[in-house]
Order: sequence, then C-alpha cells, then structure tokens
Amino acid sequence: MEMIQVTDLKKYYGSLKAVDGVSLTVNEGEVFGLLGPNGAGKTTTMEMMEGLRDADFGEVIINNLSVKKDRKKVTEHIGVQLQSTSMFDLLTVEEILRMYASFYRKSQPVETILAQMNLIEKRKDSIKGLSGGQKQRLAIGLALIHDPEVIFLDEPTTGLDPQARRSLWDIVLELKLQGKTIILSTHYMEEAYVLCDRLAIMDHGKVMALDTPDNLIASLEMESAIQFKWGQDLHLLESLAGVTKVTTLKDQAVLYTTNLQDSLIALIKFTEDQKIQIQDLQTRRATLEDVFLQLTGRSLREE
Ligand SMILES: Nc1ncnc2c1ncn2[C@@H]1O[C@H](COP(=O)(O)OP(=O)(O)OP(=O)(O)O)[C@@H](O)[C@H]1O
Repeated sequence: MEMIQVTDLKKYYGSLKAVDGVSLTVNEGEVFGLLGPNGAGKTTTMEMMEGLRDADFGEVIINNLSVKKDRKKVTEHIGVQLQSTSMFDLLTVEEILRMYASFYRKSQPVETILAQMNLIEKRKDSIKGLSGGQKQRLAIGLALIHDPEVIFLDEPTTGLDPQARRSLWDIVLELKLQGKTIILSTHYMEEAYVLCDRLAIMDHGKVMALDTPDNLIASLEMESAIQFKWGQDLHLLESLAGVTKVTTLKDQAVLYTTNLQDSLIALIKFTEDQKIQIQDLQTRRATLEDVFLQLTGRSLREE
C-alpha cells in the first residue's frame, strides 16, 4: 500500500529552485531515502511533506490525507525528528518526554521510548549533558511519542562518530521491523545503502534517479571501479579491455568496468608501454557514490 504520494512539489526562493518538481511515492513499512549533497533540496522537500513549509506548487498525500488541507489530522500520523539544537537544554530526558507526551491525546509510555532509544540510564540527566548520539536518539524518541505510522528523519547521523551512527542505524532498522514507514535524508551513501529499501537521488532540487540501492548500482552496468591519479588525456583509457565508462574525480581518473581483471591487466600493460607511472591505484566495487558521480559529474562528498 502507498503511504505517501508526492506530486510535482516545487519551492522557489527568487531565482533559486530549492525544490523543482519532485514526485515520488513511499510504500507502507518502507525506509525511503533522500540522498544528495548539501543544498540538494532534501530538507525543503521533507518540510513540505511534513506540512512545516508551504509548497509553491504540488501536492502531498499522507495516509490518504492532504497535507495542505488536513494538516492537523496529518500531524497525528507523522513524527518529525527535530534538530537537537532546538530542544530545551535544561530539562532532563524524562521531563522533555513527559512534556511532549502531554501535547497529544494519546501517547506511548515514556518507559517504552526510553528503552527503545537506549536512554534508560540517562533519564535523570539534563539534555545539555548528553552526547551527540544520545541527543539524536532523544530527538527520535520525541518524534515517536504519539506512536505515529510515519517518521521523518532529517540527516539523523550527521556529525556523529561511527559508533553512534551505527547505533542509530540499529534504531531505524528496529522501527522498520515494527512496521513504521520512514523517510530519511542523508548525504552518506553507505547509510542510504544499509538502511533504505528505495531511495531518490537528489541534486539541485530534482530527483535524478529513484530505485532500490542495488538497482541503482546495477543500472550503471559497471561492477567495479578502478581509480588512480592521472595527469594525461582521459580518452587514452577509453578503449582498454572491459572499460565501460571513464570519468574524473578531482585529480583522479575513474574507470568503470564489467571485468576488473581484464581492465587492470590492460591498464598496467598500457601504462608500461607508454612509460606512464600510475599512482594511488585502488579498485573497488561500484557504489551509490558512483551512481551520483555518473548522474551529476560530482562527488557526494564535495561539500
Ligand atoms: N528560507 C530559505 N530562503 C532562501 N533559500 C533557502 C531557504 N531554505 C533553503 N534555501 C536554499 O534552498 C536550497 C535547498 O536547501 P535544503 O536545505 O533543502 O537542502 P538540503 O539538501 O537539505 O541540504 P542540507 O543538507 O544542507 O540541509 C539551498 O540552496 C538553500 O540555501
């Protein structure tokens, strides 16, 4: 069943097209990702989906309710993770959860949220003293207090260390197991790959591609990438055995290939014959990063 339908959503700020005609659907129980670099329009898209920002054009339907016309009813079905900077620093974890619970007609027991977010030991601590990961878990806990079916997480792991990031991934996967529908924005391709059933790759306010992570990678028709420092003409590399595409990333050449072994042997032979030295050679399986590079000519990590 489709839980969310977004049709031709637009938001312009003067001549800047922050969101420029986004259409997508999110199925019930799915983790759906918006993947793109800073400024791609992920937050603006999510805020229009949540009803927190007015769209200039387009429509969002959540659980058969129009976000524009039935905003109040929609809020009962959705949970939005607030940025932790906007929480009341002097309250304790338990106090803020109780305060949020009081905003709703029906809410989950605070105990349940504390356990689910791994915050039982922190319940009496003030928010000010929490680590970044604990604050993010609390922010998600606050979004869950009224037990919504749909949860929006805007870059939930930005700025967290790898361990805190993984613990947040576990929480997202646990929420999925409970049947929640989750919309998550991120600029980490590994996170998108691990968590998302399907994802939309966004750039300059548009959806560049939308599919499962594996299908997006498979659509490139290149299993592996060979990357190395390269100061010569790129065209020299195009006819090497197995190579399907050639591109650059800063001072590096990236060769995509369907046959890593053939391409590597051909590359080494070619550079030997031409007396060209290659530096910093590495090979890897193609990733969502490569999908983004192919679609936009840029790296997700260039911020
Ligand atoms: N209120 C506003 N006024 C003017 N421009 C805005 C406003 N809000 C967002 N923008 C611009 O719209 C574009 C999209 O911003 P948005 O925050 O949606 O991107 P994002 O993909 O979420 O990036 P980030 O990861 O940095 O949050 C950016 O160029 C941003 O500067």
